[in-house]
Amino acid sequence: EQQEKWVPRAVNMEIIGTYAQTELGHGTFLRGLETTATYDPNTEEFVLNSPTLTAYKWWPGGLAHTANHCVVVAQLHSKGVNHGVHPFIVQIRDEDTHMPLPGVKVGEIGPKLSFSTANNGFLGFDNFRVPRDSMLMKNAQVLKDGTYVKSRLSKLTYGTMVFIRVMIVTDMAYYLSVGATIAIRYSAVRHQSKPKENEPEPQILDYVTQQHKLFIALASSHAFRVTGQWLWTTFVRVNKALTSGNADTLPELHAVACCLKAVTTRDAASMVEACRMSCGGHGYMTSSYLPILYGITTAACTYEGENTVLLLQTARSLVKAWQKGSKGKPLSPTEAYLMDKSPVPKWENTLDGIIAGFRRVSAGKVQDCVSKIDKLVKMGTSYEDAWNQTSVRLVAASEAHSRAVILATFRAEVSRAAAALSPPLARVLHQLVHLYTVYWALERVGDLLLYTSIAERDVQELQQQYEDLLQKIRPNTVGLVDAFDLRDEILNSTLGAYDGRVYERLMEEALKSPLNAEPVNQSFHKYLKPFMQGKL
Ligand SMILES: CCCCCCCCCC/C=C\CCCC(=O)SCCNC(=O)CCNC(=O)[C@H](O)C(C)(C)COP(=O)(O)OP(=O)(O)OC[C@H]1O[C@@H](n2cnc3c(N)ncnc32)[C@H](O)[C@@H]1OP(=O)(O)O
Ligand SMILES: Cc1cc2nc3c(=O)[nH]c(=O)nc-3n(C[C@H](O)[C@H](O)[C@H](O)COP(=O)(O)OP(=O)(O)OC[C@H]3O[C@@H](n4cnc5c(N)ncnc54)[C@H](O)[C@@H]3O)c2cc1C
Repeated sequence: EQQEKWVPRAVNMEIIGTYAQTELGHGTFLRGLETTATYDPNTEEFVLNSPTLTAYKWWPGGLAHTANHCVVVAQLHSKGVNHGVHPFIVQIRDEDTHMPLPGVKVGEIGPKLSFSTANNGFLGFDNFRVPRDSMLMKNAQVLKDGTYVKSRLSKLTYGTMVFIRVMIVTDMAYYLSVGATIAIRYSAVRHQSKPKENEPEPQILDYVTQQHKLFIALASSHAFRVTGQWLWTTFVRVNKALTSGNADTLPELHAVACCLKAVTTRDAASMVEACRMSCGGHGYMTSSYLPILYGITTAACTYEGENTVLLLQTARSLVKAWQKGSKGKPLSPTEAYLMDKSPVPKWENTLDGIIAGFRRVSAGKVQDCVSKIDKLVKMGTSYEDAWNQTSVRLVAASEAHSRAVILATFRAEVSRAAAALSPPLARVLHQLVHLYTVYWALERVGDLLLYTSIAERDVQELQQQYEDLLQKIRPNTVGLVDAFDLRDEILNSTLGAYDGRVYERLMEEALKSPLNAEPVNQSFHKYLKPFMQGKL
């Protein structure tokens, strides 16, 4: 019924909405949100209030001057009892005049690192009344007399966030494809230095260090696209089960969505930054689009769940799985490897060997965390303090788990798809899987030395494998980014345009600056000249 009322109006854009959950005082700790929605059975309304400055909603995208409705997450009070945070759909602006409604204070939060078009806003309520059916009642309900009907699973309120986290993984694949396209095309056009006096300046794409900076971004885009597809399929399956009242698989989805969102956003932000830096000064130009792209990707490390907090959520699940598995209980498919108690096998420098190695690292780290927590608790430390003192290791265990999931999914999905591909295309995709896997083995070689039987000669061989792969991938690099098929209008980059006219585009963009409208800018007459004449 509520969906019939709101969804059609949202689909045809009569309703422009946003998700107003975060407040000035709380973004992570949702149970600490201060906005209140108090039920008045006499009028069958909720009264929304922002009791403190820190209760003001702060950050919601589009809230400042665009949205006329929003989903407000507030502490639900009825019959004198606080039932915790619940979502409400609330009209905040007049649909004709767009004026804020009486009792609503709304506005712009000010300049940010990037995301300048997101119109993030603040929102406060002063005894603002909304009808009872403003409470989104799919999970919990408040009856006309104020009786609260509990949801069968309180965490279903958090479901929106799981959905967005799932989507963000695929978003990161896209952003990395943009960064890799810009930086690799520019690296094919840019010639610099003279390593061989009797030869012309080479393309910077031929410097192996440039390949090391860029090819991982290209491979990661494919790895995250494939993992994002797998995660979406998992989300659809879990959501279908939830619809029929079965929430058994939700905890696993929450855990894997948390760590994949955290790891893919962190990798995307750092690799887009590497793409920017690999383009030298021109990568620092706004017209290259790389600084804007960095601003967008780094924001994802914070929004929809701050990365550390999400990695700790996954760690919570891994520790619980370890404790469950140690009692012989079955584990979820993504965590089942934690109970592999077989002896550490002889190391193999193969994809399967490396994937197995990352699973050993994750299981080893989780076991170390459990042991440390148990030891601290036995010494009289509270569980909460023991958890906090172990939290650096817990985050590392989560990251290792996430990497094992990405490596295994990337390899399995490309192997499955390869049968339907032409041999040359299958070969190139396998090279990207190989590069991605060996790159991360070398990045985390310390962990592999701690938890597997990898030896020095294996590491030397992996380094050589990696450098050979850079050489093999080089001839196909421009073709691989062209295959993302990103139009110039989408790339929006002087460095990444398909025609490679970088220098002409840089100059064309520069000449558009208002500061170039006249040869002598007014600042000379207002400031420089008086200063030079000692008059300032
Ligand atoms: C249509 C296409 C869309 C594409 C979109 C792509 C993105 C586009 C760009 C968007 C740009 C900006 C959007 C950004 C929007 C936002 O940022 S919205 C705000 C996001 N905010 C958060 O994510 C808050 C993070 N905090 C939390 O989730 C919770 O506070 C936290 C889980 C950290 C702690 O909550 P507690 O209630 O204290 O929970 P715990 O005690 O830790 O755990 C209790 C149990 O509940 C389980 N749990 C927690 N969360 C979930 C969940 N989401 N789903 C399922 N289960 C959950 C947890 O595992 C515990 O279970 P256990 O007790 O261990 O069994
Ligand atoms: C571009 C952008 C768009 C956004 N859009 C929206 C939106 O549309 N709607 C919305 O509701 N919100 C939105 N947000 C807000 C976003 O969801 C929050 O900023 C995010 O959830 C983090 O919360 P916080 O800012 O309170 O950070 P905090 O939680 O205060 O984090 C600060 C530090 O504290 C640490 N920390 C916090 N809790 C713990 C813990 N338990 N253990 C260990 N460390 C901890 C964090 O790791 C971090 O290092 C947006 C934010 C950004 C940047």
